[in-house]
Amino acid sequence: MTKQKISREDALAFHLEPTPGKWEVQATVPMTTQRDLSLAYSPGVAVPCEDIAANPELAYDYTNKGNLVAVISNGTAVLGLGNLGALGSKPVMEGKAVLFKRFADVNSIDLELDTEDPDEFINAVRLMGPTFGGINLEDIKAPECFIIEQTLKEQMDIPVFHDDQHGTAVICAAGLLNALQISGKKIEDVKIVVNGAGAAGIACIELIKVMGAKHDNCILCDTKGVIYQGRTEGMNQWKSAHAANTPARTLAEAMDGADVFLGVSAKGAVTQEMVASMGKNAVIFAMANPDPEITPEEAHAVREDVIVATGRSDYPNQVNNVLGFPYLFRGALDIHARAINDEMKIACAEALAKLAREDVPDEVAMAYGKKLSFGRDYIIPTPFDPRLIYVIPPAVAKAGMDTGVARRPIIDMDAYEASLKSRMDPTASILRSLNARARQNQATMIFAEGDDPRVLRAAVQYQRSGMGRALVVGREDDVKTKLTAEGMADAVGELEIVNAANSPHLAEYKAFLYKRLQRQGFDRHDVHRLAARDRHVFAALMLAHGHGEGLITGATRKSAHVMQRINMVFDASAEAGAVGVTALLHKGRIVLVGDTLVHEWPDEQDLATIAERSADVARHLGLEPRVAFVSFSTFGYPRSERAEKMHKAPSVLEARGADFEYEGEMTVDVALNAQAQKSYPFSRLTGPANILVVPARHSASISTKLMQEMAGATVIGPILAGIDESIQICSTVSTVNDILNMAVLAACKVG
Ligand SMILES: NC(=O)C1=CN([C@@H]2O[C@H](COP(=O)(O)OP(=O)(O)OC[C@H]3O[C@@H](n4cnc5c(N)ncnc54)[C@H](OP(=O)(O)O)[C@@H]3O)[C@@H](O)[C@H]2O)C=CC1
Ligand SMILES: CC(=O)C(=O)O
Ligand SMILES: [Mg+2]
Repeated sequence: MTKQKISREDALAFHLEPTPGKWEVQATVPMTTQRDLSLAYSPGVAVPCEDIAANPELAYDYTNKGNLVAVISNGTAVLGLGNLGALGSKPVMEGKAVLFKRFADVNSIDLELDTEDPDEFINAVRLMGPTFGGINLEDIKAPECFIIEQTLKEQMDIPVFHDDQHGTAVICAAGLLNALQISGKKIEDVKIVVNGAGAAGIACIELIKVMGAKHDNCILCDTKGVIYQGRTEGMNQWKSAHAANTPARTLAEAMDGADVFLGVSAKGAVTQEMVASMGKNAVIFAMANPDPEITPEEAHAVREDVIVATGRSDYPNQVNNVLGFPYLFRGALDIHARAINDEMKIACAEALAKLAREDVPDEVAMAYGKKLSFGRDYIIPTPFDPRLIYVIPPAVAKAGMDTGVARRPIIDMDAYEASLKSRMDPTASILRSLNARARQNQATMIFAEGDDPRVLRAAVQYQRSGMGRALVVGREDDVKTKLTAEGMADAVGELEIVNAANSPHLAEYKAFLYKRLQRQGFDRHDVHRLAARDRHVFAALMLAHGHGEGLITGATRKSAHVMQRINMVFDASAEAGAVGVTALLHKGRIVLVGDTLVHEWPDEQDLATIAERSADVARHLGLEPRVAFVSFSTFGYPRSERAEKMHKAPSVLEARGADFEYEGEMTVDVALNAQAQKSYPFSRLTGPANILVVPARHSASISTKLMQEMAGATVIGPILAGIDESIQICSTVSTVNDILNMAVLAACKVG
């Protein structure tokens, strides 16, 4: 896996933009009219209030309680960074809240409590109980975390779950089951060392003992070394319970001959000598965050046979509680659980372990840019595996129902699984898949407008995300000044800056251009000016000569101007078959609109071509194309000369033998709404369209910009399709992210 470089600036910019922090609150009901106000607030709100007071169970129906989890910390053990205080922990807690939403559609809010006193903490959380369907405790140090969790579990009637204890233990157990299977060892036989005797360490050792590990085979260590029977220094009752009868006193002594190392301690706690001393096919889970006890590179350098996992996403085998807490809570919330008990945790661990052993679907392989199969580098599912959401929560829910913690058992498990599938936003996986493909392709990307800070930042990100090389057309001093002004002085040396003055190919470029333009009124002097001074033309010439595999431009000049310049070097006109396709991503849907760039007023033949090119783009994005030719009329009503070409375009496609679904003409609501489509049973569309071919460029521009401005849709494109070269044209209002998205599309040769 290519390791992605994340700089301090990247991390801070990610948290600063587009708004400070990582999440915001959105209303789910209309709040527009007087009537809305009367229903949502006084007087209408009185009705559910009184009903809930009479029957508390109804809170799951009339409030957001049933899908709301609090992520609560006091910041005393923030990842492996130590006690950063309540406020210092907020980015992590906001992050966990976002992971809840992204991976399991659980609404979550972070709460940072400014106290190290367990009683104060317990009291604050207990009093908030009515608000939430569950409490996820996070990054609270041991031993206080044990008292806090245990007391809250006793006092509250909703799941209280300390993620660092049980989330970690569950994932660690799942990974360990599989790793031992690969190394051909049994849990009851192996010698295990757990380093870190805090929240995560104690929970991990307890769970693996429940799963069969022998007390006498396990050694627990902390900052003072081995926790042995009779040790008095730095002890507490939770450590004492696992004190070993062993002569070993240091971690190094404990690891000598061990089969398994589980690290939940701190960066760099393990040395290469320790790894070298371990048993054959040893298992090393270096789970400290953000930096592991030992890196996979360091471990493999001394022992090729070890199976290594870390808590990070940039190495194979990410043993991290992100694989657990979203799905444990999803399953628990869906049965209105009173608690998350051991059976639910074990069901989660077993389901995760089993999933990793199953054949990995192509969409996961596509998203990761490589085929994954059960083995040393794939012992646990990857966090972006789309199967997790519909495989793990049912296992958890079933265990909860079997053990009597469900207030509302699920009757139809198949329907539940289907409902879980529909919770996830398909657009996220499309974007992920494109990113992974771009990383795999390693395309050298030409960024034509190195005079624009947004372009420079996108180029740096392209390269730092491991997608390939970024070539920036610009002047060295200018790029340096602009990157420095953006706080990215460290990136100056990373980018390759190209311009006519330093290019050895200028003469070749000019000869090529002169040949193309000599009969269009351009003399050698004009051609020199274009090739040497116009960055759009120069960049296109680089691409034409294979001095880059994709081109990104259009962020500084209007697209018509840029297209005209590109057409000097390539045939990217309407006549040459070029088409612009814009992807609209909104509320879990993706709809392509064409032509948004090239054809001004297409006729029915052009419209059919636009449909074909759009279908190609859809397939590149992993969508099965379903085209609607849209207009203000549906299947001939109302009749109008202006709608005629939209009416005829399907017949053109029919004559061409198109191999995808298409239909028209129809209004946009009929195209996109399955219910409205029922009025036209003869229609060839089997469901809502995902490609809208519009009558003209003005309607394309109006509809896409309206979606962006009014609905807040994510707009990607126009994607230039139908030409051989990979060129993507941004817009003058493109953000850094938009430009990067276009580079990703160019790298994937979508178009
Ligand atoms: N991958 C994952 O999913 C997860 C990883 N973690 C990681 O585990 C680590 C511990 O977290 P957590 O249990 O919540 O924290 P706690 O503060 O509760 O416990 C930390 C424990 O680690 C021990 N420790 C610290 N440094 C060392 C060291 N150099 N050598 C040996 N032991 C050491 C401490 O020893 P002492 O008792 O002597 O102070 C203590 O027992 C963190 O790095 C965290 O990021 C945690 C949860 C999930
Ligand atoms: C992953 C996690 O929860 C931690 O490192 O604390
Ligand atoms: Mg944590």
